[in-house]
Amino acid sequence: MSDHAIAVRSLSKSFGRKDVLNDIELTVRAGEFFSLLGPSGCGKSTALRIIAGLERPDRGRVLLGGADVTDTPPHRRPTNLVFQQGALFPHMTVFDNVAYGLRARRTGRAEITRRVAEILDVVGMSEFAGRAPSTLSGGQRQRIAIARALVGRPDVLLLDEPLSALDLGLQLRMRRELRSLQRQTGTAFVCVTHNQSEAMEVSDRIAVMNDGRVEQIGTAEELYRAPVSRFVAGFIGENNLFDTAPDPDSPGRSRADGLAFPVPGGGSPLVAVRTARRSGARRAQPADTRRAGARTGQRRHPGRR
Ligand SMILES: Nc1ncnc2c1ncn2[C@@H]1O[C@H](COP(=O)(O)OP(=O)(O)OP(=O)(O)O)[C@@H](O)[C@H]1O
Repeated sequence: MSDHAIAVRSLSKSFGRKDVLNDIELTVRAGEFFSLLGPSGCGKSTALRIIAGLERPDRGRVLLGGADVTDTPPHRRPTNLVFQQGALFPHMTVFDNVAYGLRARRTGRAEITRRVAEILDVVGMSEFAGRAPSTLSGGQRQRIAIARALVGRPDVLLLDEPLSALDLGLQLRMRRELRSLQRQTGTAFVCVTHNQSEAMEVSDRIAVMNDGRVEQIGTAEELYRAPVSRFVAGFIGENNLFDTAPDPDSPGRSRADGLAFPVPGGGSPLVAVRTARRSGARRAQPADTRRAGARTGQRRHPGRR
């Protein structure tokens, strides 16, 4: 396998007259936790579905592990997909739900027993093997859906809003579990979410999407400290955005210099003042594109590998 689990090149897609994806470029590294983050309708799920092979792009290519799979059907791709409410077969036990894909591939019985037991252990659900899905909580069902998707050892696991149907307390717990599961298995995870704090907590890197385009790709730290556009500055972190006027007495500086720093993108200089602490951040910081740009790569988001 190449260093890249996924490479998406010049991907475009329209539904009718609506351009849903516009010339998308993405590279997901092997073993990386990568999130597609953006507001509702920006095209995240469509991008994920194209990577899975459930949707065909109008233009562009999808490469998985270096191989061009643009014309490959979903079941022949080294990917698996988990939905918001990963529907389990209600009439099957947890064990049979997880074993389903292996049986379909005619894996031997002993091998199935070993691999299902192994993955149930990884998701902390070993003692539930004989239970029916209807007897499980939402979080437990989602863990089984993830186990079912991972048992076939895909190179890439695609997750579409996997936690958004869970209550907030469970979401917070499952974030940590998802992250630790990803590290344990070494599988590349690509997770679609509209939840900024979720993406920032679990991801190695995040692509911020807006209206069918990728606005910026970076670590949580890079997006937070060095947003490249007004949209990213507004979407990441709690901000007050101020338009400023250039300082007539100091060419090249804004009147707000000293208070905070301009963010590029759109007309007059823009100042982003963080209004809340981000977990792990020692204190609220102004967004500073120029200075932070020099730092990115040296400092990593707290909690990252
Ligand atoms: N099969 C389809 N036919 C027509 N329009 C579609 C289809 N699938 C998606 N769209 C439209 O494409 C746009 C992007 O949808 P998509 O589901 O990719 O967005 P999203 O960012 O995942 O949003 P959400 O978080 O609300 O799911 C939306 O305007 C949606 O209505």
